[in-house]
Amino acid sequence: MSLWIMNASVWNEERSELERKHVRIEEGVIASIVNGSESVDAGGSETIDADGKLLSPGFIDMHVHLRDPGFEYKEDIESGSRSAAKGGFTTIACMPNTRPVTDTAETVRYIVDKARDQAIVKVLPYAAITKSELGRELTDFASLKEAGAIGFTDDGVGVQNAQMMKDAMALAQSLDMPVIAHCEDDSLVKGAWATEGEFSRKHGMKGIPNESEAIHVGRDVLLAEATGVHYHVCHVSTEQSVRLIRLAKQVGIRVTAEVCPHHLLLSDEDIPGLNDANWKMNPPLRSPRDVQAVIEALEDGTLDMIVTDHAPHSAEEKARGVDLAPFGIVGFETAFPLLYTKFVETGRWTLGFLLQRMTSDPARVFRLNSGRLEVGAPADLTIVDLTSERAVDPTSFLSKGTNTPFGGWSLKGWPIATIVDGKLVWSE
Ligand SMILES: NC(=O)N[C@@H](CC(=O)O)C(=O)O
Ligand SMILES: [Zn+2]
Ligand SMILES: [Zn+2]
Repeated sequence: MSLWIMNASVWNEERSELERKHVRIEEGVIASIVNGSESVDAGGSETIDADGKLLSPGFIDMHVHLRDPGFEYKEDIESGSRSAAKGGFTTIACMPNTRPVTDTAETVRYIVDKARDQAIVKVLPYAAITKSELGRELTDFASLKEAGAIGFTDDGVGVQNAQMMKDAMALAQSLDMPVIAHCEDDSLVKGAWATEGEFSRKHGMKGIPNESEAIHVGRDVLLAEATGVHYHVCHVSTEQSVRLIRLAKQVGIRVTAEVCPHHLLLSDEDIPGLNDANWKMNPPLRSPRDVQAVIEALEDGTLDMIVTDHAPHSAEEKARGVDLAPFGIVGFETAFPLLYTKFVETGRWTLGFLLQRMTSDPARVFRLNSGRLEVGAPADLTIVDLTSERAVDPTSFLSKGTNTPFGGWSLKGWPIATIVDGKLVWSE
């Protein structure tokens, strides 16, 4: 059975403009793309009229927390996948800071199996670098890979011991697998939740210094050089990290990196006060100068991709107050509208640039077969309404988490339909 998506606006990178196309899908694969001026005979096949809306490769998010197993009250594989689909994502890679930590083949298989049965988007699991993410003993990389893990990371915490990280990289390299790092030196972060800067000074609080992130980036690019591994830096937030990644890339070290919407859009000076833990995330919101640095780094390719770091927590946990609440904000259902409205509508980026950083760039870095709208590619697609303006309403999220600092923001660029392997999995 074939499916036609008629009257879609598809981005043409060479001409830097949208073009009207009809797209035919057969057996979950893009079978043909014809000019919108041509009449097609869709007789007998299913059709979706995109009515001039944007048709993009489905978004790819290589850093998300689905909380399953163990923290299903925050999110689970099913709810997280529905939230992702509503945000236009068709492939998501989930972090191993679950309970138990995803540090055995059995837990990787649990995620793979549950995702196959219950997720409406593609779910790729990461496995932990160290057992229980405690930094003491490496996990069994070969069996985790065999079970379906796509990379190794202790996201949530930094690997504190350099020798442990070097051993992890050498082992990952021998298996042709990437190491993905949450960069944070615990000896420089003690009892703080906001960045060391304007906000922390104003409130007489201890802050998290920029070096706590960059010191791991610096250490790890040297270890990546020594081991030859593909090393990927999580949620880059500081000017210093950017500088080190840029330098490492210049000398040919195999390093890639990601940045989150909130670090591109918000600084510590935007935090409204001490009453709302939805402004608490790790890394923290940094200075306006850091925000400019990560934007420029994304633009020049020092940072390769945008990820959400979707990190749902319960309302009760976030209500414990800024000191006690857990770090993290949800991301799926606001990412594209935020970036489209604040960077594309304003004329700073082309639509093509934003789409690349959310589709083909993550696909290239992690060697995925998706992320392109081409004949022969998997029909993982997103239809987006670029014109209707709507306010962010956390109560309407499909995620179990409503922890976002973006509630009430008026945005354009809302996904309206999501297609995975040629199947309509979500629509408004
Ligand atoms: N980003 C966050 O603030 N929190 C993440 C952990 C992480 O990504 O480091 C979480 O698991 O809640
Ligand atoms: Zn992290
Ligand atoms: Zn994370």
